[in-house]
Amino acid sequence: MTQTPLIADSLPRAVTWQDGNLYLLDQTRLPQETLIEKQETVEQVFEAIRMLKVRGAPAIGVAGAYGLCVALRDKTALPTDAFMAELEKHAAYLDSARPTAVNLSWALQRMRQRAEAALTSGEAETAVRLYDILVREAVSIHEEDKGLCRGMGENGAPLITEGMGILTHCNAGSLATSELGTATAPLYVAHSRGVSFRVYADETRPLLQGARLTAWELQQAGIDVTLITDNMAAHMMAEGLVDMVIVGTDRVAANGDVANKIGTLGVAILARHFGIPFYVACPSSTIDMAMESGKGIPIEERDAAEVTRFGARPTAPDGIQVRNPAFDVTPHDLVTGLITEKGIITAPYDRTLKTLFGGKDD
Ligand SMILES: CSC[C@H]1O[C@H](OP(=O)(O)O)[C@H](O)[C@@H]1O
Repeated sequence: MTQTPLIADSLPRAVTWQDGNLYLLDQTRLPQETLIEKQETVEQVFEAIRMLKVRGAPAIGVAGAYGLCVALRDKTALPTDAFMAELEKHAAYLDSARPTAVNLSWALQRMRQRAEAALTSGEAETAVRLYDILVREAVSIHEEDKGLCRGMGENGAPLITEGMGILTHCNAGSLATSELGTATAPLYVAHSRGVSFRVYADETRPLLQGARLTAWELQQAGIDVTLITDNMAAHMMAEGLVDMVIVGTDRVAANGDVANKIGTLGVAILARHFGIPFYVACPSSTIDMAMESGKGIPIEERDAAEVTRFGARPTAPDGIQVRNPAFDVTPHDLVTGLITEKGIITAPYDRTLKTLFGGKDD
């Protein structure tokens, strides 16, 4: 049953598959410019993921799945074993674009497994048939994400009561997913039900996903959003303006530790200090039961220029040493609850996650 999207149709979607072609919204140009680029090659898709033209764990998983289709669409004349070798090569290539969000690896592994199952079962005996099956699988991953987002929205919306102040960090919105977002899904659902609340959006240095994307998305939706710099979060909490924090995540470990945009750990510590609930919205596609704890989650280190420049303008001395980890890990004991499509999960996370999402050997 198709449901009316709860976000403005005017809000462009991050990823579109149309008539056998992949189109990606270039999020590096937002909010000033809405540029949608047709992806002609798998290298173009790789670069789009690497440069955060498409970003956000679910969105890069969906883009990776379609990117594999872009890579294979002119390989359908090959024998199936050669086609599968091409699939493996390009899946490994796309998977190397960014390491932290598990969704990219998850989506590519799902595509591999679907092709292997089709070959083993005799469902596909040619590369042409394999390609058609892969496109259908990528479309399924995309469409399923819409349902996951809506599920998080329905489960998270009751947490949002009249007059609340909610802090967000980075962008875990429509632009990071297929439609409603993860952390923004409860916001959109509560707003559609007439609940009035305030959002404080952390700008989120160095790439300003909060300022450029979350503030823009929520403003377009008519939600009361106020932009703050990252170093204002503590003051807003001290002033009693923040009643809840909702963030997204790029990978949840089996014990409930969460990797998310750099700065999230600081927000979680502040929330604990001020006695403010700290929720993480995460779809099942972001839960990595093979990852025992946050200690093993790979943290992407990005280019120094993202820190030493503001656009084209240098903002630091030439040659200065820089660190630029794009994510950090918040320990599960700082997490009030995980908002999933299956419900809100609270501690002890390890047992509940295993019950709901299976163990690493399942
Ligand atoms: C719904 S996943 C959103 C998640 O991804 C963002 O990272 P990036 O912008 O680098 O892709 C950020 O960690 C968000 O919480």
